[in-house]
Amino acid sequence: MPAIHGNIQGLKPSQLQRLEATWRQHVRPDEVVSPELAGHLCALTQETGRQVGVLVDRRGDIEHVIVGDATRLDLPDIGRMRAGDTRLRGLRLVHTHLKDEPLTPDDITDLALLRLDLVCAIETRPDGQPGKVYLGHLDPESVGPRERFWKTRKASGLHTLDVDPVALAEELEEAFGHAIAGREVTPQGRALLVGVALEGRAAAEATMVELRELARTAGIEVLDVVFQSREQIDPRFVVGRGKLEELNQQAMRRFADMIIFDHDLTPAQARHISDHTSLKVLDRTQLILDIFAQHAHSAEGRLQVELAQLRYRLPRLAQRDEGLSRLTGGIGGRGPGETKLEIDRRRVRDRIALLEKRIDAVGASRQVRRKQRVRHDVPIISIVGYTNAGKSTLLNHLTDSDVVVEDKLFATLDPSSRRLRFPQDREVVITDTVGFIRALPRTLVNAFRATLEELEDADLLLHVVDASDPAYRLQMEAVEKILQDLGLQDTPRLLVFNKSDLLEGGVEGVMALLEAHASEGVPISARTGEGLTELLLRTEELLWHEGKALTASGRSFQEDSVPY
Ligand SMILES: Nc1nc2c(ncn2[C@@H]2O[C@H](COP(=O)(O)OP(=O)(O)OP(=O)(O)O)[C@@H](O)[C@H]2O)c(=O)[nH]1
Ligand SMILES: [Mg+2]
Repeated sequence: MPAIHGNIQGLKPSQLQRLEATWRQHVRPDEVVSPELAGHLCALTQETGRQVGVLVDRRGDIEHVIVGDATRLDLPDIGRMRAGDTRLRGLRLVHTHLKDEPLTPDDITDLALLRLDLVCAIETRPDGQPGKVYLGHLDPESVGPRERFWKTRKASGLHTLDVDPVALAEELEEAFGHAIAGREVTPQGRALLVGVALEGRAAAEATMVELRELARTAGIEVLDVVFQSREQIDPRFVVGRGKLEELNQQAMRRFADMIIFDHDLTPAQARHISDHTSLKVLDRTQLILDIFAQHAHSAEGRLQVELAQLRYRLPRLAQRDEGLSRLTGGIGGRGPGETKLEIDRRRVRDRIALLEKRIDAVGASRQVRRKQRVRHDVPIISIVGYTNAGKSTLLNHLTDSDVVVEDKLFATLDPSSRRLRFPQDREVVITDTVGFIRALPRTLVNAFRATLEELEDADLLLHVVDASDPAYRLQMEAVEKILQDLGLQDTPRLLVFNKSDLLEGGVEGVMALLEAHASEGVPISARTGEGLTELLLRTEELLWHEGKALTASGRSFQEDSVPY
């Protein structure tokens, strides 16, 4: 016989015995609760002053017996439902209330979170007999995010309650199946995005557009975007406790399997939030790391991403099992008393050390290649810019190559270098690199340091901006900031306003705008090729200014030097 769940402290032995007897009750499949069971639960409630409930399966067998306090029941952990599953739990909650009251917010939370077939609350009358009955079930027809997602029914007593719980549950499941069938299948899951508006809603919404793009790139379907305006981040849950509960319910109702925070979570926050929800909890950095992991193809790229992921995970690992000390002492020569957590942590650290060594080795051969290039005295142009700005498209167009171009963030992770020949037989090496993003995770910057170091050799940075993006100014600032962090503020650069074809007046329109604002920059369309001639002219001017190149590295190449 399974144990009674919940608050049994202080109960008399006779009361415990009668609670145990609950296991022997059975309910007909076509009734929500039998009169005997209702009478039994109400009598216990009358005597103990506590809510008493049972979880009943579709055959009518009792699976759990639960005791709460005067106002609520804490249900046992019955595990998570599989993501995207349109079924209900196959269990209904039948429990008592101490007085005549409708379903409480806690009842609704249980209904939604555990995806119960049904929640039933029975009034305990002052004489200890069952009184009014309140039912609630999920509503497959509710669609709007802020719409009520459950339906309730009320009966004056058990005898007037005319509900076949199994038939109802099957009907609901069919309706949920239809509701979800029309949707696109997303392999990586469905998410709710959560943002905290600290500096007003407009700013939060702008960054949320980007989070949405990141999610889309990662193959995640975004079900809804939720904001909370706050003065500051909640130290435990980022958003307020009530908001979290609301999110939780919404996630359940809409078959979401994760929430993604636009705010980076501390290890402790991540833990608190996942303790309070039944969902996978991600933050922006993790999402970016996942995308990098999906897009890393070269050996070096993979090493770098794994390193970044492990560095991100290490402090979280340390948080997770605090207080839990499972002894595994003595195995494989490890000292006795070492906890599983310590072993995990050490494994991760060992792996990190190994990855660092390997990356160093790859970095060394990269250095050799770099030196060779430098020795040849060919100017190097690096294309930098926000992710998805069109850097690879530009490289392809200029050099007739076929670097992968995609309408995804971080399509390029591995740098590619190509030769580019100017008129008068001048030649340069032009490189395309990983895109930047606002608040680029530090673990990634560090892991990609080797790749980014190549930028130090650049004699000219082409900073490509997606001029068609409403957030282009913020993106430019983010790129400038990262360039500064990399110590590249003194490298000559040229602003390139790309995707001009998407703007009114095309390249000429943008040119006029730039002139009107006395702003520097060359408008182009890397897609159509418009403006590229002008771009090459400006590039040439900058590199071979007065017959000599201006180089950040102090190198110089003569106008007539013969490359390679
Ligand atoms: N309309 C238009 N689309 C462009 C232009 N240049 C690039 N794109 C599109 O923008 C998207 C991103 O282009 P990419 O060249 O992959 O951008 P990227 O900067 O290399 O991006 P990451 O490598 O992901 O950081 C693709 O869908 C391109 O087709 C342009 O001039 N006009
Ligand atoms: Mg690219």
